[in-house]
Amino acid sequence: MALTGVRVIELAGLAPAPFCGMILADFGARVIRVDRTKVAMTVDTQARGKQSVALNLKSPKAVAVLKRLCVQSDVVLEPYRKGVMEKMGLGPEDLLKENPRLIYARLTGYGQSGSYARAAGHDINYLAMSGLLSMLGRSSDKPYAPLNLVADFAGGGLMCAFGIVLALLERSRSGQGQIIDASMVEGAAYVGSFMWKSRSLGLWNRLRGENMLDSGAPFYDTYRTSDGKYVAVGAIEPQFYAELVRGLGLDDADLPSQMSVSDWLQLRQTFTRVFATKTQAEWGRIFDGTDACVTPVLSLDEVLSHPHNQARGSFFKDSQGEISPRPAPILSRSPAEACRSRDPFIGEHTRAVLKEYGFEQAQIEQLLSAGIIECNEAKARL
Ligand SMILES: C[C@H](CCC[C@@H](C)[C@H]1CC[C@H]2[C@@H]3[C@H](O)C[C@@H]4C[C@H](O)CC[C@]4(C)[C@H]3C[C@H](O)[C@]12C)C(=O)SCCNC(=O)CCNC(=O)[C@H](O)C(C)(C)COP(=O)(O)OP(=O)(O)OC[C@H]1O[C@@H](n2cnc3c(N)ncnc32)[C@H](O)[C@@H]1OP(=O)(O)O
Repeated sequence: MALTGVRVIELAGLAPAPFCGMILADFGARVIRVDRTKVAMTVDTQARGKQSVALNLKSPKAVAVLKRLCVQSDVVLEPYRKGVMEKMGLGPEDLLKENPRLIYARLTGYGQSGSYARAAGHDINYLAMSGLLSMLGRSSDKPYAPLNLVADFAGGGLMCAFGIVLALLERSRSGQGQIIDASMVEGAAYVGSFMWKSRSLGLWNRLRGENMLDSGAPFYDTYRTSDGKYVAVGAIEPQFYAELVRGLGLDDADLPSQMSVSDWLQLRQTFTRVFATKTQAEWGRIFDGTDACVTPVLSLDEVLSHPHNQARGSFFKDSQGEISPRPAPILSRSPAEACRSRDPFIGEHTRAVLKEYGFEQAQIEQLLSAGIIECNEAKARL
């Protein structure tokens, strides 16, 4: 796999850093997640393919253990508020001094500088600060965040993984590590570059929810079908729009022009009425194989059995029977291989990892009996 041989220490976080670590693991990196001790269960649902080491970082001895793990690794991924790592003596300057090849990725909401750098926040705050949230929502309604997809995952976890891969690539030439300051505000905004760059096209001139791509246009929206399901319509170009109208059994001559914004309300009413006359599957039989850009709105459970997804193996079931998306994109020679076994228990790999990183058996036992580390291999064997 593309990242085979890359060793990553991931400090346990909430959502974006775990996703970043999972991407790296899917593409072959060895990802060791550092968990707290004395926690009943992890909140990391993106732990696929990772190992878990449990350390009580309130103890200086545990900090020393973590330092040893970090300086012998390729990447450190930390999701804490600015200053937390420095307070432990594990800031980038300290670690890069000992391992100049280290890539030190800092994944935060607001970045490492600026007046918000130390403030708490979540996806919705970062999205708001990126400018994008102001554009998301229905006409005459308040802004709505599209789950926590944009800042946490696209602008945060994915963008940070991209930064790590870039830094690894650069290191292969320079031999030097570096620090990555991944701000979710900036990552989200960057993902949304199109919104700024396309303003000159007039795409966003109208109020929120009244533009072509934000649910303002009747040919770019979802419609309810007679069985209570939905279809998505994205028939923008005139030739595709013509296929939509044909599939709906309408006559173009009876309809207002596609791009007549003042008629969009009337056109939407017509589409709503017609889509409500057939089931989602019936519309599928009409539109599949055409260029009308009409697709079913599938639920998370339905994706697995859709013939297109099935043909490509886009989703899979792991050993616990959970459906997951296959890692993307597909590399022809060295594709990702998502681990299918269960997620690690907290501390399941503490002993094995410490041994591998050069700790003696006696040292490990001392740390264990002092409550500085936690080992849970036994739980894994139950
Ligand atoms: C919208 C999303 C978040 C969604 C996540 C939800 C899915 C989950 C959020 C809460 C979960 C529920 C909850 O935990 C209660 C239940 C628990 C149960 O086990 C399961 C069910 C629950 C209901 C559970 C269910 C779900 O999992 C949840 C609902 C996001 O937007 S995520 C993005 C958040 N933002 C960032 O990541 C940006 C960067 N980070 C930060 O700004 C801050 O970290 C943050 C997130 C604001 C948190 O601040 P906090 O003050 O808590 O921490 P920090 O200042 O960063 O400092 C970390 C301290 O922790 C110490 N520490 C770290 N590791 C260890 C260790 N191994 N041992 C000991 N101590 C450790 C570290 O030293 C710091 O200590 P100090 O404060 O003393 O310096």
